[in-house]
Parts: sequence; C-alpha cells; structure tokens
Amino acid sequence: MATSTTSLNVPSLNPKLSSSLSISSTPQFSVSSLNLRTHGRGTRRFIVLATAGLDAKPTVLVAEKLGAAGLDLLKEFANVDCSYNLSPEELNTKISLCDALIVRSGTKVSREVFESSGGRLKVVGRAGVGIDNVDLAAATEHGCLVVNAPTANTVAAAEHGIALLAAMARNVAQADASVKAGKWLRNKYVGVSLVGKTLAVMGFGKVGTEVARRAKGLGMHVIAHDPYAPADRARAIGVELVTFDEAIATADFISLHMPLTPTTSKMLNDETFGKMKKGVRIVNVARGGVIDEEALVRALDSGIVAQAALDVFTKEPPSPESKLVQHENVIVTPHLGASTVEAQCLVAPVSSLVLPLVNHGSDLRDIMPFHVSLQQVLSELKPYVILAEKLGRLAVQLVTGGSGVKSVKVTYASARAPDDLDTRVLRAMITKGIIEPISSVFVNLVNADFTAKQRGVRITEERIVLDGSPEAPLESIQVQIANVESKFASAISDTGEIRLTRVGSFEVDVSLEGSIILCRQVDQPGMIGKVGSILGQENVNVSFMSVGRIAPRKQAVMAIGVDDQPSKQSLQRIGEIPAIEEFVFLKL
Ligand SMILES: NC(=O)C1=CN([C@@H]2O[C@H](COP(=O)(O)OP(=O)(O)OC[C@H]3O[C@@H](n4cnc5c(N)ncnc54)[C@H](O)[C@@H]3O)[C@@H](O)[C@H]2O)C=CC1
Ligand SMILES: O=C(O)C(=O)COP(=O)(O)O
Repeated sequence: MATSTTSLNVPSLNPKLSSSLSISSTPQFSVSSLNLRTHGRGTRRFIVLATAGLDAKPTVLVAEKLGAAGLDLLKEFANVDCSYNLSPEELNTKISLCDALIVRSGTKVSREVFESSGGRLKVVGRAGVGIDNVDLAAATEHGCLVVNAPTANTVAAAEHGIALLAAMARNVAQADASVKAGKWLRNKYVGVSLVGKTLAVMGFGKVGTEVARRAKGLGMHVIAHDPYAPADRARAIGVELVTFDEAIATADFISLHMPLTPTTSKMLNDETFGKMKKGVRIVNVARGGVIDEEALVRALDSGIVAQAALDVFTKEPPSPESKLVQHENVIVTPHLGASTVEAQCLVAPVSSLVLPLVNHGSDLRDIMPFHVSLQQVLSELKPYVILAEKLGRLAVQLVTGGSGVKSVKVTYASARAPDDLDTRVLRAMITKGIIEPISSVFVNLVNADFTAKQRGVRITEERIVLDGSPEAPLESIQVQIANVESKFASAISDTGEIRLTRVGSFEVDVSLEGSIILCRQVDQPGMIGKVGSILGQENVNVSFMSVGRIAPRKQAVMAIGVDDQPSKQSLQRIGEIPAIEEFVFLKL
C-alpha cells in the first residue's frame, strides 16, 4: 500500500481578518482560508455518510424525587418525565427516549442503562454526592457525562452523623420505642458521655471535616485517618491525622466518611474489628459497603463493638429480617443523611447542569463541555470546535479505508501561551470527525480519548507558538493523518469563510458547507453540464460549482457543492463519466 500524509490546514480563523461569512449564527466569525493537502493517488470510488438528527428540546428523566426548584428549572427548558421507583427493566426501556437522567442514591445506573440508551443519554445528574450507584466506566465509554452536587449536602450529612452519634450514646431510639411501648426503663438505658472521648473520623473530606469540627465542639478528642488529606488542614482545626491501625485501635467512637471504592469496600471486617478497642461505637453515614455487615454482627455479638448507628446499608433498603437492623445495640435510619429541606434545595440545581443540552446548538450539545470552561468554548472556541470536527471528517474521507487511521498529528499555531488555550475540546472534535464517519460510535468530549485509544488511533498534539497579538485563540489548526493511502490527491486554501480555495495546484473557490463532490478530469466542454444533469435528475440542488485548471484542455479539478445528498447511484454515475479520473464525495 502506498503511504501518504493527509494534511488539512486552516491558516487563520481570525474574526478580524474577514467579514465575509459566519460559521455559526452567534457570534459572527469568519475564516480567512482553509488549506488542505494530500499526497499520493488513490482509487476512484466514493463514500456516502449519514448524520443523525437531534431533537430541539431534550427529554430529562427524573428518576427520584427532586426539590421543586430543580424541577421548575428543568421544566422551563426540557420535556421532564418524573418517574419514580422504576424497576431496572423499566429504566432500561425508558432511557432510550431520554437525553438526560437525574437520580439520587436509590437508582442504579448500570452499564445496561447506558447500553439501552442507544447513545442518546448525554448526561447523568446526581442530585447529591456519592456516585457509586453510577457505572462510571460505562458512562465514559458511552460518552455520557456524570455530574453531581459535591458540596450541597455536606452539612446535612455531618449533622446527621452527629445526631446518630449522640442518639446512639444515649440510647435515644431504643428508649423512645420502649416508652411508646408503655415501659419506663431508666436503668436499662444508661448511656455513655461524649466529652473527653476519642473520635476517629475515617475519611477527612468534606463531611468528615464538618463532623470533626462539631465533635470538637462537644468536647471530644478527634483524630482522623485519610491517606490523601493534607496534614495542615487537619492541624488547622486541631485534628491529628493518624494511620488506619492507630485510628481504630485508639478510638472510643469511629465515624465513617470515605467514599465506597474497591479499596474502601468492607474496610471494617473481622480482621479490623479485631484490632479495635473493646466497646467501640461506630457511626456510618458514608456507604453501607465500607463495612462487612456480617462481620459487624459478629463484632456486636462478641462485644467488640458496643453499639452501631447506621444510615446506609450494602443493600438498600435492607431486609426487615436483617440481623444487623434488628440488633438491639444498633440504631438505623433509612439513608437520611442528605434529607433536610435545606440540603434538598441545594442539590436540586444539579438539574441546571443539564441545561447546556438545551441552550446551545446541536454542535455544542454534542460535546457537553462541562469540565472545560463553557464560557471559553462559547465565546471564542466555538467556530474552531465546529471546524475541528470538519477537519477530522475531511481528513478521514480522503483516506482509503478510514479504519486504517492509526496516527493523527494535530498542530495548533497560536500566539497564546500554551496554558492559555485549552485544546481538549478541539482534540475531541477532531477525534469525533475522524471516528464517527467510519464507525457507529458516538464521540464527544467525554469519550473521545477513550474511543480513540480503544480504536488504536494515536492523536498527538503540537503547538507552534507565534509572535504577535494573542487576541484570537488560534491562527491555524492542521490535521495530519500518517501512513495511510490517500483517495484524492488535492490541496486547498484562501479567503473569507471556511473555503476550499486550492486543490493541489488547482485553484477553486468552494464554501465548506453542506457536501462537496470533488472531481479531477481532463478539462473539456460539457463536464459541468454532465454532472449537473445527473444531479438535476434527482432534484439535488447545486449550491456552487468551481473549476480550477492548470491550462485549457489540461488537467482540471471541479468542486461541486450540493445542498442535498445525492443517491449512491447518482454518485456512481458521476464517478463513471469517462473523463473523470479521480472522484470523492465529502459530507461535511
Ligand atoms: N448518608 C448520606 O445521605 C450521605 C452520604 N454521603 C457520603 O459520605 C461520603 C463522604 O462524602 P464527602 O465528605 O462529601 O466526600 P469527600 O470526597 O469530600 O471525602 C471523602 C474523603 O475520603 C477519603 N478517602 C478515600 N479513600 C480513603 C481511605 N481508604 N481511607 C480513608 N479515607 C479515604 C478521601 O481522601 C476524602 O478526603 C461519601 O461516600 C458520600 O457518598 C455524603 C452525603 C450524604
Ligand atoms: O449524596 C450522597 O452521597 C447521599 O448519600 C445522599 O443520598 P440521597 O441523595 O439522599 O439519595
């Protein structure tokens, strides 16, 4: 196979350079020139590509009760389907009709959910902190963003932790039940004091820190274990960071505040209970899975653990017959940590994060740039974002057997300092442009790198730092695909909008909109008519036509813009016109 390099170059996309054409409706941008170069000759054939349409108003499935503020916000911009208590099967069925899903901790967003969505689901909003109920790997693979409200319920969770701590120490729940049952057991429910006791906070993050602060206010001696927490943050509130073993061996009370991960799963187990001080009391408002629940029952029965106060369980709701739930030294709440009026008001606006789905055009809707600066993308990168995808699309369509693309080099020429320009979104869009035309994979900012890697496409980026005013973010983007066989030997450049102005040594003038047919032929009368009449026969509107030639009756390149997509048969007929030596159909 002959190898070649396909290179597309946009020398300038500076709004100031030209006022001739806009790439998007707002703001008005123009491109001074587009330069496309390929080397090598390819076979004569064409490809037809389809693009999927997108609904104007997205549908958001709210699968768990959300605060009114969040719902109202959503209803203004989206079709909102509030369906609570769905079975996994019902969720899998509904999800194929939804662009976004909002959940709390009670909905398992499994791989099947993403698979069932058929690529439509673009964002999962978690109205709360823990995202252990969402299969993040599957979300990434399916190009779906997961957003949460990481601080909204911190205080609520911490307050619930303190409530459980105090209620457990003073047997509030058991004493309450016994009084209601007509008993008056003042000796049975003698509690223990908190003041002067050692509390080990396991997981010194947002909730853990707030619990520590409050426990100090109650006169407790607070230590903490967290392998990732900075010692100065702990020191600042008078908390000593210690090792795991030291924490559990010295604590009178242990309060759990780490996330559920493969590392923290069943962190408290037979072995670790064995290292604890006899009579320790445990509070868990983190996740049930961080405790081996059967081991906890054994530790309670043996007296190692005197009491436990649990808000969370491995399986929620737990079985009513659960030995743990029924244990007389255990008090339980039904995952109420975040359930305050105030916290629910604060988590509800997570729904606002799905609004970019609605507010921006389909171009940006596809990339969902939550974790790049939306402002930057909208205000200055937007035209480049669109262009980047088009460059990727063009490049791959000029390559014979697009799936053979393995090595892509992107060169950005800019007067901006490298850290003043976030190119992730551009790289993602180039990847999208390269991969989508040759596969059924939906690519966006979330899964672009993953998808490229999975398909063995290596994308390297290079910066050319230019002198001069860094006002415009970019002077040029160049996409080069290495070691591939080119289908069409050509090159492009010049003026105005995004225009194709040169094909090899042939000057043409073509707007890069809609679709383009590029033909190389021997210059002769009647060529335009022949192609035009084939297109006319099936009512395909020609938006422009441009012929570039070296000399009369010698080699020429004809670029024909079409508003509608010609049928395969028409394209085949064009390709078969005897004078046409090279032919390609490019869908932009
Ligand atoms: N019961 C409820 O309704 C609520 C439960 N939560 C849960 O509380 C937990 C903590 O939430 P935040 O404080 O907001 O999270 P965070 O991310 O601020 O803090 C978690 C801390 O755990 C630490 N950590 C990670 N691995 C650890 C390990 N192996 N040992 C010790 N520490 C480790 C991290 O370094 C981090 O500092 C989460 O699981 C969250 O889902 C949060 C809010 C409400
Ligand atoms: O935010 C969290 O991590 C919680 O556990 C709160 O869960 P919820 O939103 O009340 O189902």
